[in-house]
Amino acid sequence: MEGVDHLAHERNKSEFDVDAMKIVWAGSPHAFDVSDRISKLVASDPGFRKDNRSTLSRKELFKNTLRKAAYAWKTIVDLRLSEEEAAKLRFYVDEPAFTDLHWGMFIPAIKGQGTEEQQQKWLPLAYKMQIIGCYAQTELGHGSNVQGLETTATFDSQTDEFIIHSPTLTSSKWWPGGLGKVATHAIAYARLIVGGREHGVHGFIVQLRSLEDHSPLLGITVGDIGMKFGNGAYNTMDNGVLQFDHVRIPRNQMLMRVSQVTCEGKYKQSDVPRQLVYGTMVYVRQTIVADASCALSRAVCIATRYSAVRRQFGSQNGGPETQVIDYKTQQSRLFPLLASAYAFRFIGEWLKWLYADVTQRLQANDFSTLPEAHACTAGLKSLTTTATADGIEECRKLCGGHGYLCSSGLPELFAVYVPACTYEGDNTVLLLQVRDMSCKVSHEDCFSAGVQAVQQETSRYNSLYDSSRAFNAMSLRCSKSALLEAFEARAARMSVACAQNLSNFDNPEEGFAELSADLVEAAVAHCQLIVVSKFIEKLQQEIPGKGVKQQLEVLCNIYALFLLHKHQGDFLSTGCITPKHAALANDELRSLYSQVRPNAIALVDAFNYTDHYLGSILGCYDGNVYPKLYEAAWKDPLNESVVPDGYHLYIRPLLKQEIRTARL
Ligand SMILES: CCCCCCCC/C=C\CCCCCCCCCCCCCCCC(=O)SCCNC(=O)CCNC(=O)[C@H](O)C(C)(C)COP(=O)(O)OP(=O)(O)OC[C@H]1O[C@@H](n2cnc3c(N)ncnc32)[C@H](O)[C@@H]1OP(=O)(O)O
Ligand SMILES: Cc1cc2nc3c(=O)[nH]c(=O)nc-3n(C[C@H](O)[C@H](O)[C@H](O)COP(=O)(O)OP(=O)(O)OC[C@H]3O[C@@H](n4cnc5c(N)ncnc54)[C@H](O)[C@@H]3O)c2cc1C
Repeated sequence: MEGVDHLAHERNKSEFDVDAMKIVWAGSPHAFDVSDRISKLVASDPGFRKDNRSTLSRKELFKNTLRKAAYAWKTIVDLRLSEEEAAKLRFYVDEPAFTDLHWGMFIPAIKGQGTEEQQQKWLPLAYKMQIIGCYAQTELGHGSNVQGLETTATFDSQTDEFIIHSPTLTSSKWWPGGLGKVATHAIAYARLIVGGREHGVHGFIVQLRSLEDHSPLLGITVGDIGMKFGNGAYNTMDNGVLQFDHVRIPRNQMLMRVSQVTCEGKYKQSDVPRQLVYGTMVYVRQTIVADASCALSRAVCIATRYSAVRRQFGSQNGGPETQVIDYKTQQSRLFPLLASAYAFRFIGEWLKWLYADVTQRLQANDFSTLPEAHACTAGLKSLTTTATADGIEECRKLCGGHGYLCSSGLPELFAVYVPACTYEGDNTVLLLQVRDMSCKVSHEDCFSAGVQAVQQETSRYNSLYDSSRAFNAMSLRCSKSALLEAFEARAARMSVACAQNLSNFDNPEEGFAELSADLVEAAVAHCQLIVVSKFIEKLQQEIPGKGVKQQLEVLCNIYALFLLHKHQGDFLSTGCITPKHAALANDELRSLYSQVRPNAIALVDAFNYTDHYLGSILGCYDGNVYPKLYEAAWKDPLNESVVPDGYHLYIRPLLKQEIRTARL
């Protein structure tokens, strides 16, 4: 029935102020207002239609993305949208495009690594989109190992130019988004060679295509790398391949904030740490953490609404069957994901703050917090994207067969999201960067400080262990500090074990390599501790709105106890909890699921997603799933004719036993 809210009875059950929760989710009343306004603007504009993506050919899809990007830009200019509004517009348009790399990496790279002069020259052009940039770092042969890149930038003091060259096949740039068909410029990373000496990898602004007719410039070979995973999905992006054949660029197109090359051919390193060359990656990793909650919440919203609509089994005396959301198994799979979506929201907020803080310090030439910011963003990017990708797939399964239909929105969401586990740093490689933090709980290098540090860590661990032994059912239920201590003790214990094992190796690098699987597990434990602790910190703030804080308390407990349950091997083997505690935690989880159940629909309504953004029949706001699924099926291009194309060539000859004479 059109216009009827099939989920109204669910919404009536909720025990908290949903509008107040919407503001908590958005971050502030202002952020909510912007988000709400722009989401409605996009949803109501046919120019941003996206329901046909999975049936378009790659060429049609890509051309449509170009149109949308131009249309989005026109909208931004015509409506004089602020930067915040434009970013929201991009978010709700919900289509990866070259513009992401232009705004998300090209511009930040110039801002972070360019000198004042370079910024003044290039940024105005980029802001007006008079040039379009991409971030060309990865090569066919090397992605994770940035120091292994092969492209060279050789200084020619005669002409005051760099010669950018791809010496091998494996040095071809491979993957950069926007490079394939659109970008006019790239920040290309190459090994700097001055006077025959190598100085490591640096960034260079290189023009790729003519600003008149878009043809590649002399010495540039460029194209798209081909179709990627899933229909629609990330295929709206032109990930590209690029080879340089002795391409000359002026000397002032090397990004020179970190180090400089003079016209006499002198290489100068400033006080700025060379890791700032990696600064754009830190920025983007931080945005990826913030985005994880969006992707996960979207999948959870779809699965929760559909689980309340879907009924299977349990009919008594002809009454309605059971809503699948009432099955404890469904709850135990779905509600931890709901809790994770909220947890990731708050960790994203915190990381944004951390990044803003580090940026401010960098501007004042204080580089002290850079290693911590790097380790945090790397670890949390890995943790949140892995959990989100797995969570989206779990939501698909939670929707049974219909979850496999493109019209559920989940296949495309998974396909578009899953590369987040790889891009901007493979998740395992990034977890290994947390080693500094996880191996030095009190921020001292266990390895270099040797046995003494291990002893300190052990004593810290022992005190955490003692407090975690004080656990009982009540403390698990009521005390966030008991939970936090359990997580601290587990992370500390795993780090100490790594540090102790590492100290048995004469060669640290050999030790790290041998123990890398343990280090990764310790890093995960450490990152989970950060997420739990920041969720708890959030709850210590004043949170207005009837029942809002109570709901968040429940979700926080679910997040922490679910992890404790899932990783109980770690908690038990490190002695942080006893088997009895583990059983109590499990009992408590069941009780928490019952508390979430009446509020589940309201908790996903608080995300305030439009049906356009969700792009899912199963997740539609009114829950009127079946008529919409039925209608959508008939709109599939395959149903345009009753008898399919190909009948006369391939089906009829089979049926008529004429296959041997058929012209196949
Ligand atoms: C159609 C619609 C259109 C709408 C349009 C609307 C208009 C739009 C308007 C507004 C829109 C706004 C939109 C914005 C959208 C933004 C979204 C952005 C999305 C982007 C999508 C992502 C695309 C993906 C891009 C990429 O993948 S780029 C490539 C990334 N590559 C990697 O991540 C490589 C991974 N490897 C590494 O990072 C490193 O090499 C390493 C593995 C970390 C280091 O390895 P290693 O330690 O071996 O080597 P060294 O290099 O020698 O390092 C030594 C020491 O340095 C430390 N280190 C390393 N990294 C860092 C760092 N980053 N910071 C600080 N320190 C670092 C390292 O730990 C070592 O330390 P030590 O103490 O051990 O010595
Ligand atoms: C959709 C998409 C968009 C992208 N966009 C861009 C872009 O705009 N610009 C750009 O420059 N790049 C881009 N990339 C490239 C991306 O950043 C790299 O693919 C990524 O950093 C991973 O590197 P890799 O491909 O070399 O993986 P590899 O390092 O080859 O990883 C392969 C396997 O080896 C393992 N491994 C590697 N090293 C280690 C180690 N030291 N210890 C343990 N295990 C290890 C990994 O865990 C993984 O399982 C994009 C990639 C994708 C998929």
